[in-house]
Amino acid sequence: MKKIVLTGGGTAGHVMVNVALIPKLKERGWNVCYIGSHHGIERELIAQQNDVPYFPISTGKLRRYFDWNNFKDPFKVMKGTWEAYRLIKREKPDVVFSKGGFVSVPVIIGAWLNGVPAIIHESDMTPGLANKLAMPFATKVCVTFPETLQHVNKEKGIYVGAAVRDELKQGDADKGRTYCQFTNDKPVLLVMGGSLGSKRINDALRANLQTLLADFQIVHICGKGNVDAQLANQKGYKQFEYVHDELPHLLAMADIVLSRAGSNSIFEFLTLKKPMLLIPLSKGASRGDQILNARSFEKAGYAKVLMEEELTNNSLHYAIYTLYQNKDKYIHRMQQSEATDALNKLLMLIEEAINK
Ligand SMILES: CC(=O)N[C@H]1[C@@H](OP(=O)(O)OP(=O)(O)OC[C@H]2O[C@@H](n3ccc(=O)[nH]c3=O)[C@H](O)[C@@H]2O)O[C@H](CO)[C@@H](O)[C@@H]1O
Repeated sequence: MKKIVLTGGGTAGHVMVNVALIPKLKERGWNVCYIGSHHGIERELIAQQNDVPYFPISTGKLRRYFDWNNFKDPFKVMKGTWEAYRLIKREKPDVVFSKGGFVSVPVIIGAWLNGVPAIIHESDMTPGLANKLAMPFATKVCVTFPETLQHVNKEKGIYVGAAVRDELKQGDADKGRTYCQFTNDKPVLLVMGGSLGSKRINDALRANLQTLLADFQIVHICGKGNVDAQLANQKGYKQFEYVHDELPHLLAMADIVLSRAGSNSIFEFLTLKKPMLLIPLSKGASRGDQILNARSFEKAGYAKVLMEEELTNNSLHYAIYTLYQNKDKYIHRMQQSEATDALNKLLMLIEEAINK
C-alpha cells in the first residue's frame, strides 16, 4: 500500500490543506500518517480524523527577533530532526507532504536524509521562514499565488492555487441561523480573527457592537480565551472561541465577513463568494505576508482593506457599512474568478512523486 507522511502545524492555517487532503488520499488507497508537534493545534485537528496515526516530535520556534528561548530552541529543532529521521526510516513512506510551520522543517530534512521525496505547499504570497529553510530539501514547492514563483527555485516551483476543504461548500444557512439563534430579518456579519483570534479586531468590534447590532446580527469567532462573558446574552451577537463542524453553516449564513487576511481563510471566502473586509496582521507583528495577501485581493476587487494603523471605531464602522452597501459589486467580481482545483493538482503531484 502507498504510504504518505503529512506534516504542518502551529496554527490552523498550516494544517487545513492536510485536513482537506486526508479523505481524498484515503479514497485513492493511501495509508496516511502525520508528524506534528506535541502541543500544537495540529494534534487536536488531526485527532478528529479517523485512523490517522499521529507521531509527535520535539519542535522549537524559529524567531526573527531576540528571545532567550533562541538559545534553547536550536537544540529542540535538532532533537526533532533526529526524531523525524527515525520515524521516517521506520514508517518508510513513499512521499512526505508539508503545509509549513516550524514543525515541518525537521520532517522535510528527515525525508531528505532518508531519500524520500518531499512536497511543500506555501499558502502565502511570500514564503514563510519555515518553508524557506525547508525548500532546499524538498523536491517540489507548490504555491497559492502565481507571484510566489519568483521566490522559489525554478525547477521546484509550481503554481497550484488554494486548496479549500470540500465540506466548507456544503453549508446550510438555516442550520447556521438555528445554531446562533439568529432570525431572517437582519443580515449577518461574520467576524473571524484568524485561527487564533485577534485581540485588535475583537476590541474594535466590541467597541462598535451596539451600533452595528442595529443593522446586523453578528457571529464572532474570537479565539481561545477571548469570549466576553458579559456579552453572552446579547441578542443578535454570538461568540465562539473556535468552530469545527459548524463553520460551513456559519459561512453559508454570512452576508459579509470581517477578517484577518490569512491565506486559507480569504480563499475560502472567495470560493463561497463572501464580500470581505480584511484587516491584515501588521508588519510589526509578522513578516507582512497578510498585507500582501490582502492587497492582492483588493486589487482583484474581492475585498476591502483596512490597515491596522487606520483602525478606529469610526473607520471600522464606515468600512463595514460601505462593504455591505457595495456587496453586489464584490460578489460579481468574485463570480468571475477562476477556480483552480488545487486539491486535485496536489493529489496528482503526490502520485507523480512516487513514480519518479
Ligand atoms: C498569526 C499567523 O501566523 N497567521 C498566519 C496563519 O494564519 P491562520 O492560522 O489564521 O490561517 P488562515 O487564516 O490561513 O486559516 C485558518 C483556517 O482555520 C479555519 N478555522 C478558523 C477559525 C475557526 O473557528 N474554525 C476554522 O476551521 C479556517 O477555515 C481556515 O481554514 O497561517 C496563514 C497561512 O499560512 C497565514 O497567512 C497567516 O499569516
